Amino acid sequence: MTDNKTTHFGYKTVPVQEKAARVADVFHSVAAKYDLMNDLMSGGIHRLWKRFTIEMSGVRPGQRILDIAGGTGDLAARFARLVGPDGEVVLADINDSMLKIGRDKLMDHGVASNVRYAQADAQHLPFGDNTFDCITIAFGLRNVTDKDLALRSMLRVLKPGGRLLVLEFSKPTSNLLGKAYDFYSFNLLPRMGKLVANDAESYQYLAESIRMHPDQPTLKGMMQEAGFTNCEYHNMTGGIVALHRGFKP
Ligand SMILES: C[S@@+](CC[C@H](N)C(=O)[O-])C[C@H]1O[C@@H](n2cnc3c(N)ncnc32)[C@H](O)[C@@H]1O
Repeated sequence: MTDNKTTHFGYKTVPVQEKAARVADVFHSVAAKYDLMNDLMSGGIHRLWKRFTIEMSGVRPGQRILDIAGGTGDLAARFARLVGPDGEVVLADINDSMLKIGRDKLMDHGVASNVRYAQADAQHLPFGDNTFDCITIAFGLRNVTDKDLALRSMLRVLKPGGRLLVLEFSKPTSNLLGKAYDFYSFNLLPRMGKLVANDAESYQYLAESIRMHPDQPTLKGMMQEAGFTNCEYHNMTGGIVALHRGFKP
């Protein structure tokens, strides 16, 4: 946040109370084409980023998992299989359009009995203290208005010893890759969005919001500040994406 009254929405400065509605418009607009666009934009690599997230989660049968900003349910579906019938996965998202696509997809894939759905804001999680063994937020934190508040809320609902995994776009580690990635993001991505989803603006927001998101060391510092311990991050695809992990003491 830039000060008490304004924040950023991509490169725009907007009143704090407006950001959530603008983010909601983006995800209502892209929901139906979200999975297709993910595969097209990343050439399918987002599946590998998510697979690594699952590996780093250490999730075991019987555990309770919260996937916040879970959208169309890619991580929740994998967690549901890992925790088995004695475990539970909560797929939570602030946006009912995304949540509905996620619920339909999981049901189509035969994943149902151990998954619950919640329309929830990452900043004010409607769960009791010390509820979950693991929380994931994939490509979601970038969109949250007050990230520090969200991190504290996640810490509260994690069990002691539980872990948070934040999968998010981050800062490329090489200048050359950064330049190529900028060209792709600001020239090709909005055109792809226009062509496939008839929505260039949402994909322009995507590119801008990535640039406004805290880089790897800054996010690690925010997690430590919120109260997480043993915080670390792993760059993937040259830092285009990073997975941060921290534990509740
Ligand atoms: C880019 S999608 C990511 C979906 C999914 N996690 C994935 O990796 O494919 C971002 C999601 O964050 C959700 N979101 C944005 N702000 C949120 C908030 N404050 N609390 C919870 N979810 C939020 C959006 O509705 C959207 O579904």
